Amino acid sequence: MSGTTSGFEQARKTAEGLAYSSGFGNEHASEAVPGALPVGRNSPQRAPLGLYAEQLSGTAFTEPRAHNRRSWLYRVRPSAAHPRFVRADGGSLRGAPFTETEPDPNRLRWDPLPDPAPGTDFLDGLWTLGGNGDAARREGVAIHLYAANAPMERRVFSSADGELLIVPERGGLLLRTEFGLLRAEPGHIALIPRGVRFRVEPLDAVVRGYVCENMGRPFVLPDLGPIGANGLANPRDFLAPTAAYEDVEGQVEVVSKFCGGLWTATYDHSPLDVVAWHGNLVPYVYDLRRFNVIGSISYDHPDPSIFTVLTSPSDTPGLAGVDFVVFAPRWLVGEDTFRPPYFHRNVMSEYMGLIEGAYDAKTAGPGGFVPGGGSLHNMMSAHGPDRETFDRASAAELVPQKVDDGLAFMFETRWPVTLTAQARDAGHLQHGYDDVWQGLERHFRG
Ligand SMILES: O=C(O)Cc1cc(O)ccc1O
Ligand SMILES: [Fe+2]
Repeated sequence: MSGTTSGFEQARKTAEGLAYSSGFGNEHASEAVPGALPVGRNSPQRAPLGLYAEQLSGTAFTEPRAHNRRSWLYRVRPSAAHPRFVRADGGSLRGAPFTETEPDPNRLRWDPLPDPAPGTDFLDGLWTLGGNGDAARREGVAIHLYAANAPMERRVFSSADGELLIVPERGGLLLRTEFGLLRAEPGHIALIPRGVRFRVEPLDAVVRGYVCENMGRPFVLPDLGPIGANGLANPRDFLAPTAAYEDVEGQVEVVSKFCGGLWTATYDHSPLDVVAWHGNLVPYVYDLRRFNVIGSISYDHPDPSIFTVLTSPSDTPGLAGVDFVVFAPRWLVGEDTFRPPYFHRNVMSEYMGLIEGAYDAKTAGPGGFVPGGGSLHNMMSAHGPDRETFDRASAAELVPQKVDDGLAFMFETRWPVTLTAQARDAGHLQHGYDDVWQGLERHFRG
């Protein structure tokens, strides 16, 4: 698409061979038309090629340089040129604060979302499970799932409430953003910063996955401490788009999520009209299979913080608003060790999803923890290996073992997750989840 205009009719083949710019938190620069980026300044008296210069700030102007995120966009029309937004029905999408239900200490698990009705696009297909915090205070998370089978046609979406971490579980997505195109397949994650407009085209007949809407501070890579200068998610594996724009006149519906509600305005052009940009506030994709898994090579099962891909820090050092954690293929070699996740009660609240295969603490199969499903273990709720896993792992011969039959993840958040009414009453909520811990017999020989 570089160097040319493009319309909505752009063929899917544009998704192949996308050009990316690599790195995390660094400065990127990209122009779809040579000469579109001003040299030596951000806002010249007249921006090149008759473009409008516009800054997008993801952090306060004055935040420390190490945390500061902003980009400069050079666009056909300034974002300010738009009509009035009016309130729209959010469908199955909900926002914080979550007040529809009473916080529930029970351990809960869901099967995948039912198949979407024909003609469901990504935005219509968003279904909120629950969350915490308050969008107006810029803190907390909302946990959504999506199931879609149609492209977003002549409409774009953005969330002013938070950045959107998209975790595809089934089918690929082509994300057309203000910064250019990203492709995300199952096993990848995609991140759309707060306020960035985008639309989604499914690359398969049905697409499905999870979304963590992080209303707190933008996700960063965790510090590595004694691990050293490398490891976990390496910065160079994060890929930002290169500039690509739509020079499209005609009606486009622009939907914005603001303080939990959806608002819509009909523009007379596509706002995905950024011809060049530079900065460190960017959408990106990351292949979770690139994660460098670090673990114990002696004994004991380390806490899963060792699997943190991205963390959204809070004001308290070491306490995340939300962590995104991946359970990627790895070797287990611990001696005299119960190798699966241990029994525990956690002050943090854990929502888990499964991208493929099985998870080593849970029995796979129908009615279990299945791809596209999810579990919620809220603050202090007791959980851990199910009975079958406990029996198996307690008796296993402790030879080196490769755990490579699945890809699971966790959104681990500082506050309990309050469900939406639709998640509490869902037909795909499993009943009898507690039973997986029944029959854990006493073995005490005191
Ligand atoms: O509950 C879970 O399965 C997630 C988890 C995994 C692990 O390895 C240790 C603790 C933990 O909460
Ligand atoms: Fe846990």
